[in-house]
Amino acid sequence: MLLELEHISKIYGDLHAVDDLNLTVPEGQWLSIVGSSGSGKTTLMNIIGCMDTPSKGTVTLDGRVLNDLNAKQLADVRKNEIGLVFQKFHLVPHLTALENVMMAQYYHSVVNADEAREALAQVGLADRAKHLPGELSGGEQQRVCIARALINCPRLILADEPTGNLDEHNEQLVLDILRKQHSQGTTIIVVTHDTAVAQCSEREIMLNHGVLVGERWNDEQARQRYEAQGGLPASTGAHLEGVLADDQTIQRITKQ
Ligand SMILES: Nc1ncnc2c1ncn2[C@@H]1O[C@H](COP(=O)(O)OP(=O)(O)OP(=O)(O)O)[C@@H](O)[C@H]1O
Repeated sequence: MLLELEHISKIYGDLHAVDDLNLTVPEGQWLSIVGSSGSGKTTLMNIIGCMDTPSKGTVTLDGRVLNDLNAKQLADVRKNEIGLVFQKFHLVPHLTALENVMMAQYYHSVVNADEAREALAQVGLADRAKHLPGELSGGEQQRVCIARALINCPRLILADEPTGNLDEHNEQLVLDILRKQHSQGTTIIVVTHDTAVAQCSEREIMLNHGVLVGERWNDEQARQRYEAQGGLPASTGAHLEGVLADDQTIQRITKQ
């Protein structure tokens, strides 16, 4: 498995933002994390993306236990293995689209304007390379953000509400880019409120108040591949009022 979460919790005082979650994700899977506002999606994404550490539990990425790594090593994992796409684009306002993409290369000490131009072309923005973020539409800024995430050929793309600010046309453009990456074998994990976006993924897990409350497969073949690899359903040791959160319950929720 590319990613293994074992009994992950993130606790703030009395609040369990993520509560005792077990989840495995094989290389090449497209997973969505869904749930209402405050259900713990971003917290979980930040833990997977080495931007936060769990209060309890173990995260293993490509065989490396992240809990054992220091801040520099975690930054290296983030830089080398992960492409991050945010709803709030986090582009540097005084740099052009091309320079923003090259920033990601800069952290790898290999800056190549042709590759950055190619990444922009991949997201349909070859003719916007010299524009500043303020001169681009929201959809275009999001695509620059995706080009920046793709430039170092990450094994894992983590996208937090990647279509959250976009109209339907731009949402489709972004989903097409994700589909293409997925078809090339990249693992994708998307946090989304949007059912249509979640349905594009092979598998969905649902959180409620930090607790796993369901899992659904949208692609039966992907499910069979996962199970043939020994993949288990996501599970939790935590309980949410009204939900008996054992594997059987999750299976039952999944079938509803
Ligand atoms: N640094 C923090 N300190 C205290 N509580 C936090 C912190 N970060 C998140 N939380 C709380 O943890 C819970 C989960 O937050 P999180 O941002 O993961 O939810 P979410 O599902 O991503 O929500 P949204 O869809 O609104 O972005 C929320 O109740 C939030 O207030």
